Amino acid sequence: MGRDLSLAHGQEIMQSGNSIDTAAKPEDMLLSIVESGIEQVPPEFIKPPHERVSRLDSEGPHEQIPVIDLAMLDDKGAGKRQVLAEIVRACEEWGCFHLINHGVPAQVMDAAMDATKRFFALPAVEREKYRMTKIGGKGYGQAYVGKAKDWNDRLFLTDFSGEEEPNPDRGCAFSYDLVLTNPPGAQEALASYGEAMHKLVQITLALLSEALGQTPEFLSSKLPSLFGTVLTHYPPCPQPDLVMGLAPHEDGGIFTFLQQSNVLGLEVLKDGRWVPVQPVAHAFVFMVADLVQIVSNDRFKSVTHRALAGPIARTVMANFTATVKDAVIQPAPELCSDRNPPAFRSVVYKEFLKYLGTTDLHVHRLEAFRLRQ
Ligand SMILES: O=C(O)CCC(=O)C(=O)O
Ligand SMILES: [Fe+2]
Repeated sequence: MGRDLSLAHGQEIMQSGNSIDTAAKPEDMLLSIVESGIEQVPPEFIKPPHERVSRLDSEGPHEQIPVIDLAMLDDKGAGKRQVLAEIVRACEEWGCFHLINHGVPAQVMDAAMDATKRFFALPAVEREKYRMTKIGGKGYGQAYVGKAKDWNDRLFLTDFSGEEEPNPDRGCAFSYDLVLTNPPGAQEALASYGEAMHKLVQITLALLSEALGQTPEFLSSKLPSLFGTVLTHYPPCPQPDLVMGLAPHEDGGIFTFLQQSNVLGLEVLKDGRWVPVQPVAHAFVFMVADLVQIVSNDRFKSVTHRALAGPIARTVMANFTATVKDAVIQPAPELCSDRNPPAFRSVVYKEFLKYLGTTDLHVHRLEAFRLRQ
């Protein structure tokens, strides 16, 4: 690659482990290929055998990821202590959990998901009007991992190019930069969703801080938050065993909230085994990302995850929280001691993103920053 990576490109790479080909022709977009009526997967999507997964691998009884219920927070005493203890356990053991009663209204979630599905159901010529024109920019594009393409198309609602300065009036650079005039009502639905998600992000930053035994402002004072949303559509695949919806990776930001349609596909790695995440209506899948693993001094784990393709279309709204390019990322001194020395070296976020964007690795990329004792 070798090109200079801006925050946004790096951020996209960091978020999903992918880069974007802005030069793809309309007929190259996966949805257009699928809509042309294929019975076989085109060669550019076929993964080498060692990167393929059979759905059968994931069959059988599985533990489910933990569920955390924010309704318990109403009780400021025992209820809150229990929520914090559950967050600690989930973030240490899994790096992820389902969050329920999180305050984002069900109808807001449904309207946003409906808008997302309606976008991907637009005629190709309408989708093309939103084509991404620069790396890391907003718009309609494809994700790539390694040599073979992943089986998805994506719509970036947020500009991750780093060329736009955070706008404090909109709350830590929260902005949906893409203006969707089609499908009708999508813009309004996604704007309401973004506002509600932004509130949830602030609540979560405070809860994670307290779960780490610190003040509610702890994480936001170390890492100014930037929030953005990417819509991902995995079209039905005629040969799912040959492809990957989204190759294994960890997200490179602070944390991620996923809202998924009611179709299996997301899997998380736990103790060396892939665990399918059964969709839970109106829950978010919360995932710890790399920066929390570093700041927590290796206590909370950035979860490795992947998405399988399947015979049924699947749609996911990924809400990423990252930070500003000049933020210094390091284990918090408050969380280090002589007996628990810093596990990672300090790095400026833009340098971290540059590394994520240039390494061939997609998993365990944090290891490059680990200090060996
Ligand atoms: O499809 C999913 O559930 C995972 C999406 C994801 O991991 C990402 O966009 O970074
Ligand atoms: Fe991800």
